Amino acid sequence: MQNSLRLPEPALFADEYATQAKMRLDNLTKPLGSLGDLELVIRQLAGIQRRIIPQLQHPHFLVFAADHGVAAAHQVSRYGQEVTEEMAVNMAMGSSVSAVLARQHKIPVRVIDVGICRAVRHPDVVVRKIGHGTSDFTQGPAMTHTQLAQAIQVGIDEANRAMDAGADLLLLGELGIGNTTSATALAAWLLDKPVSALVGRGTGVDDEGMQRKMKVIEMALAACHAAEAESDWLDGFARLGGFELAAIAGAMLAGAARRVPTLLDGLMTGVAALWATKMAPALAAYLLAGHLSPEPAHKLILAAIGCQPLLTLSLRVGEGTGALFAWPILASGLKVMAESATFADARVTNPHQDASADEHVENIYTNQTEAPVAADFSLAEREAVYKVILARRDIRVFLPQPLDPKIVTRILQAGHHGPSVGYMQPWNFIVIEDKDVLLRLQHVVDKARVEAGRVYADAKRDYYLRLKVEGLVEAPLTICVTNDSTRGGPHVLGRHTIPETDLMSTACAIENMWLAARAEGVAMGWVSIYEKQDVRDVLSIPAHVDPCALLTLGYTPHFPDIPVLERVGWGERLQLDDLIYQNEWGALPEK
Ligand SMILES: Cc1cc2ncn([C@H]3O[C@H](COP(=O)(O)O)[C@@H](O)[C@H]3O)c2cc1C
Ligand SMILES: O=C(O)c1cccnc1
Repeated sequence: MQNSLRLPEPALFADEYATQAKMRLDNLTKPLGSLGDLELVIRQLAGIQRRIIPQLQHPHFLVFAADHGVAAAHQVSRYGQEVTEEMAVNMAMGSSVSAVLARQHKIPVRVIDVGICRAVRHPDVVVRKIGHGTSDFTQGPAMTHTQLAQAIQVGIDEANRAMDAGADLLLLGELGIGNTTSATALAAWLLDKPVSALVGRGTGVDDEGMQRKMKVIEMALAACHAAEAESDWLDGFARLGGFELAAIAGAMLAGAARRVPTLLDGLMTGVAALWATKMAPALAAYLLAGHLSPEPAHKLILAAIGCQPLLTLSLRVGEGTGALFAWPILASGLKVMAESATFADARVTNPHQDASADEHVENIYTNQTEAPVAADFSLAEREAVYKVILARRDIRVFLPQPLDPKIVTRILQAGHHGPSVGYMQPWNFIVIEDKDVLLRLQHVVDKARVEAGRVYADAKRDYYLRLKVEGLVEAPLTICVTNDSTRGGPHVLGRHTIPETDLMSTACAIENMWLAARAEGVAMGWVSIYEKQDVRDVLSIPAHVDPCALLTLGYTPHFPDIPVLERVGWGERLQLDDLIYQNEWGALPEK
């Protein structure tokens, strides 16, 4: 074995999370254990991901394709060897069974040529050929140890590439005319079972074909035996295996090293998994079985690696289709785990819960031993959130360039996704670009500004009047955000004692818009010096609707580091420490 190959080590499986996932499953509003095998899979994923409610959001589908010397030399398949290349092209064109399924579920597909005989005639197939098919394994080893290491490395590289792109589940598939012969030989060796108990029809060979398959497998196993390779996992695999099978094994090991599970397909992915668990027994915890193939060896393989198949549909396509058909079921199981109510949440009587404990339902999360991992946002993404919060400024100086309508739509979307009490969504957005309307709003603001100046003593008034508070005419766009307190009817959830929650909600929408604008490089100013009735008149807003903000938007020559009002000496940022009390009003924490 080439010493440059180092097999990835599966990460430690966290039993405590699997246990807590079971506690949650037992607390969901369903009969105990009634999600059947899905419960086992959910618990397994909890242990893999170290979270009580596991999530799989970015499955990636990797198909490894290669040819087999045995198929060229002995008719062990119903189809000719050229079909491997033709099917790789078909898959890359999105027309194979597997490609259709992947497209339906929006799963990215990557087809990798690890050793197809022919040159593949499609630019999207990734070419990482280890050879032009393996050698006929009845005549000697299918591949050299160097080739085995290279093929495994292709799988490792491709899995890492997928995970770098965010994959949280690997769906692995294969193409290779004759590969059920190689896979069955591997199964016979790894399971130490007679070939006759394992061999199947593959693509549909007739009885004579079955005899040929058995004969060539026996020949290969005999050669393996003669070389005393049985107990050497690497040598046995090099003698009996295939490039695509080795790559698949590498990919699942790489996944397990990064806590990413693999959803298996049929015979070929199964036998690759069985071999890989010989190399690294801890891998078994990262394997999920999509389906049970009618190939006789498959059932024994799944039993040996301890996987329950999700589907038993007698599928015998290969290509990864058994994993792809199983994916939506797996996704549904996780959805149920995440979103169905517990007995306590739904106030449904739980016969498994002590009635006296009713008032004080045990929090199943309390015995969690470590802080949950921040799974949803990368460090860079988290930093970006704080960056935009700190960089947001109220801007009053605008360039005349118009805003791209797509950006405006995104800013409005951000506003509309603001939190609102009782989900009342009391806001409307009046988007104003008409210069005449803007001019009239400018007059309204100007009038109020001079009016407001009167409350200040002489010196401060002068100061105040020199502050630029509006950019209505300069900015290419102004949005009047309104608040309708009647939205949601008279009984809004959570609003009984605090009637102004409508306005609070609208304010949250405005802040969302402000942050979105800043991230887009768009300046925003919140103008609030006006008589509301004047704005209602200009914009024909009904009396019960509150025009609570005028937002001017556009590009600016400069976003200042500190707020303008701080820079000009109008005010300064208070010390956060002075504002945080502990347990009661006025109590500062001890320094
Ligand atoms: C058109 C076609 C599409 C396929 N997709 C998967 N396989 C499956 O059948 C082959 C293995 O069966 P055997 O050992 O009998 O050759 C592999 O390519 C496997 O992926 C296909 C086979 C064919 C013919
Ligand atoms: O079990 C499988 O995955 C399988 C069986 C026959 C042909 N291709 C794949």
